[in-house]
Amino acid sequence: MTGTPQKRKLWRDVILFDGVDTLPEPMAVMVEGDRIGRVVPMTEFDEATAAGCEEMARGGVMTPGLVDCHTHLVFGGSRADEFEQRLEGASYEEIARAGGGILSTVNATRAATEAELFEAARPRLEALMRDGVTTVEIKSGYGLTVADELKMLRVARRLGQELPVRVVTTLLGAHALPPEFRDDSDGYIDLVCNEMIPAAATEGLADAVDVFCEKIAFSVAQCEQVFAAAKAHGLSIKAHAEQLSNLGGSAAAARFGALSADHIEFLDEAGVEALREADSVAVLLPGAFHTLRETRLPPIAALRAAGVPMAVATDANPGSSPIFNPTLMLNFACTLFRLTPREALAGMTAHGARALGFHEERLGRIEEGAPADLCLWHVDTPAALAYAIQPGRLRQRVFAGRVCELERDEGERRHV
Ligand SMILES: N=CN[C@@H](CCC(=O)O)C(=O)O
Ligand SMILES: [Zn+2]
Repeated sequence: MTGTPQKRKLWRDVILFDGVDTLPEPMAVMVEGDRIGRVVPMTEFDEATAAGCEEMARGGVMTPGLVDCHTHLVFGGSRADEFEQRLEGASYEEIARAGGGILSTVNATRAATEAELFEAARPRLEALMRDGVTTVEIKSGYGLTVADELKMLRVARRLGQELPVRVVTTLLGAHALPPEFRDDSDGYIDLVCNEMIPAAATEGLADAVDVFCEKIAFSVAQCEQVFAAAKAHGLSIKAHAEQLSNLGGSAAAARFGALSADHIEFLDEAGVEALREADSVAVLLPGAFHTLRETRLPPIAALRAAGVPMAVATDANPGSSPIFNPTLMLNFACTLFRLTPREALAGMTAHGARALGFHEERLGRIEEGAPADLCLWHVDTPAALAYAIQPGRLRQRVFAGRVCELERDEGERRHV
């Protein structure tokens, strides 16, 4: 962002969801530079403090900018054919075992140039931004060679440099076993630990490291090796775990102080307790649950009872969740997982930010001193964002204190 001095900005009479709850009375919000300045009830609002402020809007519902803490936005090709195979009865697991699924996206991603991947990912990210996203996590995981994983991460970094959105990058080298290592799973994990993680860390391309801990991917012991390497290089830890079975990947990740365990449909009591002890976030991905027509629900009541923060994300990817609408995920989190609208919204603001390690910065909150990432919506109450499934409700998107033009869909762009 370039540095013309910014006037203080003012929103008045807004109904505020502050990242945790909806406040009981209309509020005034002031922004100074890239931070939230003051947040006061209108009953205490003093016109003198508004002097010199630029008034941005009156009325409406304001939330923190949405945080989509789990996506796979950078990829080549499409998996529409696989969608049809699943409709004809093949399961996600069967398709993966037959060399399709993630590996089919690996082939297309390896064949694509960095520029092609950037051009393909950009409209996907713009779709998220048009629906309120100001922070997004983007994983690699469709390259599975050192060069191709770094290529994906460079594309993710460039998206964050060229678009007004905060991008957090995650190296997901341990996503699937590449064909050239078919009989040498441990050999591939050695490559991830000894070459991929060091290279991504040295080049500053990854903020975190993720794994897919599952029977069709990697064992708990292999994931622990990856966590140890990530830790040794100062990178945060995340895990795709307990999606299709209960291997104990979440508890293993928690033992390494993971920021989050994601999917977790098969998480048991011991896993819930491990996440609680480690202060890790449970990331719920209702888009994948819906697309794969899963039947096993994540243990919402146990997570709630234990006080484990629950985040909600799109998991936007070409296979298990080709979904680029964060507010639709608010609805799915309520209708499919029985979260309250308040919990769903906190899941895509304060808790989503915590799952990316931004808790201390108070990202995803609207309070004095927090980053000024905000959304103003065309709805009557914050809960209505989860209630209705309707595009085009975003009125203003504020990123780092600046009101951004809402990126328009140009129609000509290729979509998934
Ligand atoms: N579960 C593993 N990884 C992705 C799926 C990626 C894909 O199917 O391409 C997920 O989060 O759902
Ligand atoms: Zn994922």
